[in-house]
Amino acid sequence: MDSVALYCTAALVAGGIYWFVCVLGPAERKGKRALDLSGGSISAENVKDNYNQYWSFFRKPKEIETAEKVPDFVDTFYNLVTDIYEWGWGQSFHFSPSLPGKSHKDQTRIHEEMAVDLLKVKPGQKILDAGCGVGGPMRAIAAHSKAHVTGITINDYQVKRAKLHNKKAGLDSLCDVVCGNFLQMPFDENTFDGAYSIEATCHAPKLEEVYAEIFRVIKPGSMYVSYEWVTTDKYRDEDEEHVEVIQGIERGDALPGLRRYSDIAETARKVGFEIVQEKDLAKPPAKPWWSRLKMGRLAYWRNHVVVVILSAIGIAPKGTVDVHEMLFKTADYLTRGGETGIFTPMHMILCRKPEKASE
Ligand SMILES: C=C(CC[C@@H](C)[C@H]1CC[C@H]2C3=CC[C@H]4[C@H](C)[C@@H](O)CC[C@]4(C)[C@H]3CC[C@]12C)C(C)C
Ligand SMILES: C[S@@+](CC[C@H](N)C(=O)[O-])C[C@H]1O[C@@H](n2cnc3c(N)ncnc32)[C@H](O)[C@@H]1O
Repeated sequence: MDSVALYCTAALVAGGIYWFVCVLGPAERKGKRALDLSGGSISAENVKDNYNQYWSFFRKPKEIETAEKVPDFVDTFYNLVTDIYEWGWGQSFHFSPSLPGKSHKDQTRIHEEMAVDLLKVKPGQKILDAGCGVGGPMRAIAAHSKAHVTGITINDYQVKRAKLHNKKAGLDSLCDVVCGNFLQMPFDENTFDGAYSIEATCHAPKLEEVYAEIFRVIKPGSMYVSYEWVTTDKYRDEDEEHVEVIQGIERGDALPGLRRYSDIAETARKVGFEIVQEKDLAKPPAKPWWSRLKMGRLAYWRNHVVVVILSAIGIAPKGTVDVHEMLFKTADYLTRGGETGIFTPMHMILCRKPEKASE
């Protein structure tokens, strides 16, 4: 090969790698770039160890003995996955029913706006987002309702990301983010005019504790809406496939045991709420929420190759490949959960804190 051919081949290979990583890399247009993948607040050299610790804690979620340790491991989980989620999914870390003819972005926004519409809050009122992630829902909700949203997340890396996004979106005057545990919130009682949680309270070892905290911090007469991850009436404990799918979802999503759909209203009542409405938003005529996961399969393979290359050349932390592989498998379990109908990530419950405390 003469030097011109060699030069052209090298240029082509370099261009190909650049295109693969930098052009194809960002799966979501406004998400993170593959080149920026990190372990959140965990330093690069500790990512692999933290992944191993997470994996040994959550491998058998039903056998988790010390509930007190769950929030710490959930925090580790979000250090490991936050950048990958943003890169491959966007700034809203939840599912939405498919809406024919609408983009993923619009489907996501509509699902978020529905939550705040149910709360019936007025512009300027204060609402709480319990488990806010990097704030995708918070920004859509603040822009739509003009209410002031305070988000809380256990993960300080997400707080940094959310604040950055709020500023970039020009919504930092309507959106606040604090780092804390939603099982013991740093807010006075009767602070908020409403509250919502989107696919977040499933991380609480005891649902009663987080519902009681939300009940405490919202004003009498105000509403709380939650989109819950639950097993449906189709789930059977004695069916091996059902058990395998649900365990797969739990261990790949840092869940200390999924709850049954019937536990949700019971728990809300127990802490003092009145139930206004309860509905599985995934039920027909809603179109499958898991179709976005299925459609993405080709992109996941490409992402896998990108992550392997970036880890090998030392740009992404070692351990990123393991985390990505775990998510890859989780996507499959979630799809199976949706297709069999044994699992839903959008069991909606709308509750009211009574005007007067019951005797
Ligand atoms: C509510 C929770 C998170 C729900 C979803 C936002 C995430 C659940 C599974 C995630 C993903 C799976 C596959 C990844 C893929 C392999 C990668 O290349 C790009 C990112 C994924 C698509 C990733 C994105 C976020 C999820 C869909 C839980 C944790 C309670
Ligand atoms: C799947 S994400 C959903 C984020 C956001 N609601 C959204 O839809 O984009 C779950 C969120 O719950 C938060 N979370 C989990 N356990 C928590 C806890 N004990 N205290 C506070 N936040 C918690 C996580 O940090 C994460 O931000």
